[in-house]
Amino acid sequence: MTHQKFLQQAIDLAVENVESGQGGPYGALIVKRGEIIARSGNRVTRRLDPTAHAEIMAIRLACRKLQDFQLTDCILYTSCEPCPMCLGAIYWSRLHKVYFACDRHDAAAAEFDDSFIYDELAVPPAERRIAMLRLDLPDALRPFAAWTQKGDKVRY
Ligand SMILES: Nc1ccnc(=O)[nH]1
Repeated sequence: MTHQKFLQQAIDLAVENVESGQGGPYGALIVKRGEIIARSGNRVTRRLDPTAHAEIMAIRLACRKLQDFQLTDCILYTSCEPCPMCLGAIYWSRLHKVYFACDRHDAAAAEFDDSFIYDELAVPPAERRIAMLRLDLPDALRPFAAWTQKGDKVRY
């Protein structure tokens, strides 16, 4: 199947998601070597989970299916450009490529404004809309010291 056809399915999923009342107007699928291995619509309101974006749900389902914490060789098709949270998840999951249909500006026009979060990345943490305040505790580096010393760790 072509990239266009997979992406069309993500759009159809997003429309169905709205019509069935499952959540926001977003749909995503993950394809490995031409085979769809996961698909989901947005589930934020249904699951009472602000992280349940379509892309995150599809990544979770794909990882469970592959029994892996990485999605190397997988392609994500999403009805809309991923938000910064999903962008992070895309990098952490090592997806190979992403195709999207509409973009952050289209989302903003529909009152889903996540484009400002991109701008927040460049703002110093303490000056962000949600202040992120560093407290200088003596134990701050202990977790990394424990990790560095651990011999049998599973790296990711
Ligand atoms: N790109 C997205 C933005 C918001 N919600 C989603 O599920 N997906």
